[in-house]
Amino acid sequence: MRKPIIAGNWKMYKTLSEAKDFVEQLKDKQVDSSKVDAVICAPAIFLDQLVQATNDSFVAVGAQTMHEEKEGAFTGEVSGHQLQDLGVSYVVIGHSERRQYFNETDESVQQKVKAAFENNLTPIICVGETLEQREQNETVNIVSAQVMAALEGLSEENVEASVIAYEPIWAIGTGKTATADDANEVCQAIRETILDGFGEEVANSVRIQYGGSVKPENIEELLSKEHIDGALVGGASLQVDSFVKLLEAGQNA
Ligand SMILES: O=C[C@H](O)COP(=O)(O)O
Repeated sequence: MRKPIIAGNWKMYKTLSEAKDFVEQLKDKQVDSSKVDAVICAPAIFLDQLVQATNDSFVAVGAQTMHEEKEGAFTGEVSGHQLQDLGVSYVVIGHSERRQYFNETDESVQQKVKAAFENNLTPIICVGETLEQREQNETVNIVSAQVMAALEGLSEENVEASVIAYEPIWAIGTGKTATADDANEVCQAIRETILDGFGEEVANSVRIQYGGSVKPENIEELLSKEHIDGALVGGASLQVDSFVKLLEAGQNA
């Protein structure tokens, strides 16, 4: 059985004091880390202090992106090597906002995923289709191609350790959620793509999240589906109470 993974993506929200306050409140909650993996993907400027603040707790810390090179003249960027040095465990790669606003491509996603593993970071690899692509029945083709591009050249062991986040772009921050059945169908297609490329054992082990307007009211149904192993959550991860409800749903799934 795959352990659910609930990751909050804070995007460009919170000040440092708000972030620390959130973590202090969260640490007091009863969450069983043997039943659910809890991750907070915070703005890069907080990562150092959040790693310290979450030390010895059930919460792991993730970054929201990284550069594929170890170091260099890349103004404003942060490398996997630097994230590892801070004690960060996860990194979101290829979020649709990065693809849309920062020109990330399947090729750069592939390089970043490879670099993440070279630095002992677990990538949360985001894939998803636009509304137009969905209306043209292109969802499975688009998403499968994104998955294969991101995983190309990885060892079976690394593919198995990857987390894939299926996030239909039209559902992000809009309040529109894919139905649990639709989301499950695409997650199943992702698993079948991985099965074709890397075999049954890998496909059965890799964890696939759904993301896009996930909240306490809809997470249980999403997690009840066979191929959905967790959630990548934006808005509903910003308040302690709702994030804890999401973690509890993961714990009980
Ligand atoms: O990374 C998270 C996703 O973009 C979903 O964001 P949302 O839960 O606010 O729709």
